[in-house]
Amino acid sequence: MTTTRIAFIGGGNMATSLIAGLVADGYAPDALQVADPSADRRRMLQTRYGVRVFADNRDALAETDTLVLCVKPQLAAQVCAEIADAVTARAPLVLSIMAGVPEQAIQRWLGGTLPVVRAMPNTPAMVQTGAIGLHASAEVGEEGRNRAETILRAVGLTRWVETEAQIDAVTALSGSGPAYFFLFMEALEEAGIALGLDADTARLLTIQTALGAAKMAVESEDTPGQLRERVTSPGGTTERALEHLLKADLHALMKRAARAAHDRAVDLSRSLSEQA
Ligand SMILES: NC(=O)C1=CN([C@@H]2O[C@H](COP(=O)(O)OP(=O)(O)OC[C@H]3O[C@@H](n4cnc5c(N)ncnc54)[C@H](O)[C@@H]3O)[C@@H](O)[C@H]2O)C=CC1
Ligand SMILES: O=C(O)[C@@H]1CCC=N1
Repeated sequence: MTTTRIAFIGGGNMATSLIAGLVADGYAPDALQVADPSADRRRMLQTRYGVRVFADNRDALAETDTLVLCVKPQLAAQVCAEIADAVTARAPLVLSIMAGVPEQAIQRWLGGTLPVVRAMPNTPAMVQTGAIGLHASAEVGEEGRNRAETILRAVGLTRWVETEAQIDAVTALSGSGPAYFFLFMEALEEAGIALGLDADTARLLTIQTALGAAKMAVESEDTPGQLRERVTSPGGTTERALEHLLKADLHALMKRAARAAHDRAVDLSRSLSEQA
């Protein structure tokens, strides 16, 4: 792997996942420069991964050609304005993982039409099993796309989308998606307890079932629908359970839920882009 210097602005959970993935993939730790105001965070990052750490965001930009924005969206305008001069001088590739912050707003705050890649990861990135949607602004060339993809691939599966608006759909699907599956697990676990299993057994069997189903879906050539049909013996137990879920119109419910997440992502993008 090439080792161009990468600057992370914000060294929280998501940045730490990326750093852990890159280091595990063989990226040289001293080519990773991380800025975070928290001394505890800096100490942890330096001790655990051997990366260079900085209290001042501008210092982390020294000699980098890739900038990864990993602060909370509400801080985006302030942080971009703070580093704008240093960024303009270096003209790096800007990779933003901030939810709901539009590419144009980032360019405006940084003071130039820099190449910006927007990524929407999800929390399984913390266990290197993320699902990550990517979109590149018009200024990003082939090399920039490859560089962004290499960084994100360290924490999961990457997929480019055609339009920036589709990032809102990715947010609703895979960005928020882990929560949908966790909720389903909570519900199944409770159902097991209601049927007389102890809490530990219900949780363990639920989680392993989710893992097994996901593994089958990943490894099989069949669609999830075909895999479901295979579990469902005619006249058997699964059929009885699925009748209830289908009668409650799970598909329509999921569409409404994802639409609500999507619309919220659009609203958040609008209000964030009006900042500063
Ligand atoms: N958690 C999730 O499911 C997803 C999160 N994201 C995005 O990832 C980004 C980071 O999220 P997390 O890592 O979960 O948050 P986090 O709260 O763990 O990390 C944010 C870090 O920024 C640091 N920070 C605060 N002020 C700063 C400043 N002025 N300059 C530099 N660093 C500063 C904090 O000390 C903290 O370590 C957010 O923009 C979020 O929208 C994107 C997709 C999914
Ligand atoms: O709930 C949220 O707003 C963020 C974006 C995707 C996952 N978490």
